Amino acid sequence: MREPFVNFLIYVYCSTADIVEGVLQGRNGTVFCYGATGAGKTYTMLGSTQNPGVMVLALKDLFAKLRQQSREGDYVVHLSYLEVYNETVRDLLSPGRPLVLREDSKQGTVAAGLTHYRAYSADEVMALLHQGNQNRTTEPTRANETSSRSHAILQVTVEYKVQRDSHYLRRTGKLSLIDLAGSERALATDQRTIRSLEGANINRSLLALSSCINSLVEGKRHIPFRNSKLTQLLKDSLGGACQTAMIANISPSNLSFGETQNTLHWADRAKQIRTKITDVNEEVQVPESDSEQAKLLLEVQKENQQLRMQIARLQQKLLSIESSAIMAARQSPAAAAINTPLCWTPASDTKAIKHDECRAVEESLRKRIRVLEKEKESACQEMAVREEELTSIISSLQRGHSSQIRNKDDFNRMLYGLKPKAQADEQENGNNAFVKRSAFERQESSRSAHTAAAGSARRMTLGGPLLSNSYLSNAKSNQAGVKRPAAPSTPASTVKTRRSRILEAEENRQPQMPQVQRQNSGRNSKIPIPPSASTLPAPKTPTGISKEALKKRTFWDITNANSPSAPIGRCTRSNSAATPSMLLQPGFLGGRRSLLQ
Ligand SMILES: Nc1ncnc2c1ncn2[C@@H]1O[C@H](COP(=O)(O)OP(=O)(O)OP(=O)(O)O)[C@@H](O)[C@H]1O
Repeated sequence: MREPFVNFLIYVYCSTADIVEGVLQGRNGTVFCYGATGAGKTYTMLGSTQNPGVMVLALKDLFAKLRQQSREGDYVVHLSYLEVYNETVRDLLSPGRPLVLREDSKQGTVAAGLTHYRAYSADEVMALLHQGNQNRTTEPTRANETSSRSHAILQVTVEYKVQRDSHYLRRTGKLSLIDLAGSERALATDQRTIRSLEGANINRSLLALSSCINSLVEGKRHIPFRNSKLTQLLKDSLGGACQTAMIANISPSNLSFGETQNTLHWADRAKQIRTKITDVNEEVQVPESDSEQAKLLLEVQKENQQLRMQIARLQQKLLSIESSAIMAARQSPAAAAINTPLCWTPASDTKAIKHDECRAVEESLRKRIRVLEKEKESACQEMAVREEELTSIISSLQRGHSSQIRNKDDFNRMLYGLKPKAQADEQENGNNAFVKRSAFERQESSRSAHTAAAGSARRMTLGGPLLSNSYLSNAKSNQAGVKRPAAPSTPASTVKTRRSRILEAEENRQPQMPQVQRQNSGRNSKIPIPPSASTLPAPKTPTGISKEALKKRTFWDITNANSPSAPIGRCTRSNSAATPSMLLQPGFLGGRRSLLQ
């Protein structure tokens, strides 16, 4: 493959530069390449003479920064280079017997007996790296002529002194640069025994790495680091207090489609791993002379006091936040939902407090928004249902109202001896005259039957004089089974206006009022005969209402409860229940009941 003119590995190194900076701050960092065989992992890590790889660039950068930051070049860099081949750990800088992995409480997993070389410059490191690569196991396969058959781990430990105020700090950081062996299919490499065994071991260790990534992403308590030597060595890098970058190498060939997909899948999974970075590896450097030690002690005590004051201030601030949260909770339940988590925020760390506060507020706001949206939806649905119900009620009321008005109108017309409006209209139009007359007769006969059955008092109070003698006699004859001749039709031009008829009725009614009062006493009495003026007993009614007051009554007073003649003119509820009255006339009661009540 031809090498590119521009070293693209410089861009790849950008992912590692931050980790190198972290190592100088006293943290641990890991960079590893993952991908199929022949995808360019070793090239990415080592590069070539013209195009140095990530390992070379990182070490150069590290030394350059160390020189800048450390005091008077007081730094120590140790280097170790090992490989994991067929599940055995081997030292690449001083090859020999396989190494045993041990757990150390301070350093984590360490390979017992591994050589740590001290390096003073980047060039020296390059030389050691080249030496180690010479010892690394590589074999030609069908996929790659210089295929790495092992996982190579370069560990650089940095210790240096930095000055803070008047005292010195010793910082320690560890950088691990790992070139993994490529995942491979048996057919893609070789069928030979040793190569297939190597391939099986490589795949097994990579599978163990995948299951560790899975467990870390899923947040399981047990992470199977012990399943392979590789995962044992990467324990700190994957799950510990460490900054880790994974470089996914993929081949542009379409033959490597499956491997490319697999690599991208694991890279995506590894991206989701979240580790907790603890405090940096930093210690105070104790001076040798007594006076300097005393000075350092005073400074440390002063710093302690300042830190205590800072803690007290933070606790006070936390208390005020809690009290305001409680106040807000008392004022509104929504605010309570938002502020309650603040009450339980631990006071240990300022940053953690702020972060937790923000998260709690955001979470509670989201919850509140969801609840409000649900409430809004249900309220809208209820409103829609209620609107439908009200619309149907309004339409039914409108229908009832119009029919009542029509009935009332018809009744008024009949009181004046006119035909119902519908019939009159039809007659005017000259359509179906016979049918209309029959209907009128039927209505009139039923009405006269009711009238005859009603008490005389009621008849009179409901405007006895308004009912003409002929109308009443017709009613009587109808009750006896005698058919009354059809009422003559009135031409529209000769129909009197309502006002003039009311006035006429009033004039006719006035002299008969005393007679009306006398007739009130009896029930089912016959139709009253109008008395002469001389036979009138007294100008006052039995109920004590003056004649003048009665004179003022019009037809419309029969429905007016506030009229002075209401006790006489109104049909009381008890009466109406006992006796059929004018109020029971068709089309009357329905329209008047509500008014009378
Ligand atoms: N970006 C590149 N530019 C030029 N040559 C490259 C590049 N990447 C890879 N190569 C060449 O491709 C070949 C295979 O690359 P390399 O050995 O790095 O693959 P690998 O992923 O490490 O394979 P394995 O897992 O088998 O060790 C090498 O000869 C290498 O020089």
